Amino acid sequence: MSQTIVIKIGGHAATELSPAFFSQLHVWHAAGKQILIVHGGGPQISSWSKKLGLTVKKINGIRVTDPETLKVTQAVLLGLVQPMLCQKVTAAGLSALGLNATGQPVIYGDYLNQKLFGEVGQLTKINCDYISAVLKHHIGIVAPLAVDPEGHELNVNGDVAAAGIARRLNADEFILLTDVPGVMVKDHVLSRLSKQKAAKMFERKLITEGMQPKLQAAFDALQNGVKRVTITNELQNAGTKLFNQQLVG
Ligand SMILES: Nc1ncnc2c1ncn2[C@@H]1O[C@H](COP(=O)(O)OP(=O)(O)O)[C@@H](O)[C@H]1O
Ligand SMILES: CC(=O)N[C@@H](CCC(=O)OP(=O)(O)O)C(=O)O
Repeated sequence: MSQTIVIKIGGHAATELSPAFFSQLHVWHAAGKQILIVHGGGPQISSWSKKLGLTVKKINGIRVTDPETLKVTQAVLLGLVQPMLCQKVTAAGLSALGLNATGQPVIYGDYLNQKLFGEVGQLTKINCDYISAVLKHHIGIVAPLAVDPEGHELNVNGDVAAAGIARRLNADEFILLTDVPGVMVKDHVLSRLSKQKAAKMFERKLITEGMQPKLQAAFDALQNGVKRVTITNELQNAGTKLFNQQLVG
């Protein structure tokens, strides 16, 4: 069976993809690997919300999403970020397909905590058959929007969506491309990080903002069968590799 690689591309990283990124996609594609990109767009959503006079508020890295902010989120993810990524992948000579602008739902979800976060979803199921069919012929490009049982779209944190998809696809590799070279302590990038060490860093407030849901989601994927999980800013950089700590004795 061919290997599956899931790449989460943050909104900032999406605007700064290097030639080396596309070369690596070609290498994987030539080796018969299936590639799924899940993109964010947080900085773009914040910027457009501000332009439209909406309040930008996040709690522990999760956007508080009122109905107006949800509309901005949908417009930005499906009208700006996803087409930009599809265009870049296509321009690099690979076949890209944006999955949730039209057609079949890709991510199913329900409310995370409507009172606290508003129109924010948590993932309940993904459309594995559809994604698998697409990945046989294309690089799939997915936005983190979930459809609830009533057919409403909900805003899902991009890292949470990507990790949920990676684990349900039994991905061999899950790479989170972001705007920092890995998990950092002061100016130092940690080359490896266990969940236990991350928990200590959370307690000491060394992990804040968007790195909180990112690490929680990334460890969730690792503990649920994804073989390799890396947080980095460039595919060719080592970044931070997550590992399950072995209990000794
Ligand atoms: N210990 C840490 N190491 C690295 N980044 C951290 C850390 N703690 C908080 N962060 C913040 O997390 C951000 C990355 O998360 P986020 O902004 O959500 O990225 P993305 O849009 O790529 O998902 C960094 O830009 C940084 O400001
Ligand atoms: C609920 C929630 O927080 N959704 C995120 C979805 C986009 C995202 O995650 O973008 P990045 O990967 O660039 O941070 C948001 O509205 O910002």
